[in-house]
Amino acid sequence: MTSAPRRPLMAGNWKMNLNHLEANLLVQKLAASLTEKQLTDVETVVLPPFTDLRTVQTVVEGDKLLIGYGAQDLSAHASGAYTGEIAGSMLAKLGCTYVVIGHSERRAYHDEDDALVNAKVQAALANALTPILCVGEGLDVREQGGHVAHCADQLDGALKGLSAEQVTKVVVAYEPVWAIGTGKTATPDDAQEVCGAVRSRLAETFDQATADQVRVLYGGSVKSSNVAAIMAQPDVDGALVGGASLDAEEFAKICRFPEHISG
Ligand SMILES: O=C[C@H](O)COP(=O)(O)O
Repeated sequence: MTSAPRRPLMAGNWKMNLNHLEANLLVQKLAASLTEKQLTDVETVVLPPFTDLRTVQTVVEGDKLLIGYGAQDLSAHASGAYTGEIAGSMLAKLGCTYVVIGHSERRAYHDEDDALVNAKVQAALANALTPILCVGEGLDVREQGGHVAHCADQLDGALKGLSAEQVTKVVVAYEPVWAIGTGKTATPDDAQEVCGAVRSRLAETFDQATADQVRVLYGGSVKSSNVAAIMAQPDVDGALVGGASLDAEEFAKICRFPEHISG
């Protein structure tokens, strides 16, 4: 039995940019730049800071926009005395459907390790949020040729204890740290090598049908000028876009990537 084709996903990670007023404008501009068909063909998602989420919910629900949204992190805990943390249930209540987990910036600046990433993946799934699980190697690992093994290890750690059925609900984003915000994009072959290896690892650990359902994104200096070549790779199902997602027209162009492919 062949599985259904994976729907492309373009997710804009705004990081710590844009206040709620700017968020409102960007989401409206983005929606106006894409047709209903484009938004149906390519799932389009924004990932604003926590403080923007209520505003994004209001505009998306009020105008019935075909744009999804989510958060950039969540707590591993369900509730309680965890000052500064945000629970998955709070995100779900705001209509979030996605949450980024294990971004390299959280791993590097907040010491998030695989065990914490795993706990956060479980917390997301417990609240019906789709984790966008980030894996990726630094330059030193890449230069030593250890990138595939490194990403496979991060994947194993993050998915520990999950059932195959739970794994089908996860999106994996391969983000080589050396390509994030540097303008230095991985080549389409580099992206395919690791995205393909992620899928193979999922097939080994779970089964091929599960691996075939999981969407694997590439992230790292994706722009409208390079998205088509990256999306042409068989195991790349979308992109996690940072800087370029802060400009509505540029992000819309990225979401319109099938047009660039068909010329
Ligand atoms: O989450 C997004 C990535 O970190 C990529 O960021 P970038 O597109 O600014 O390189």
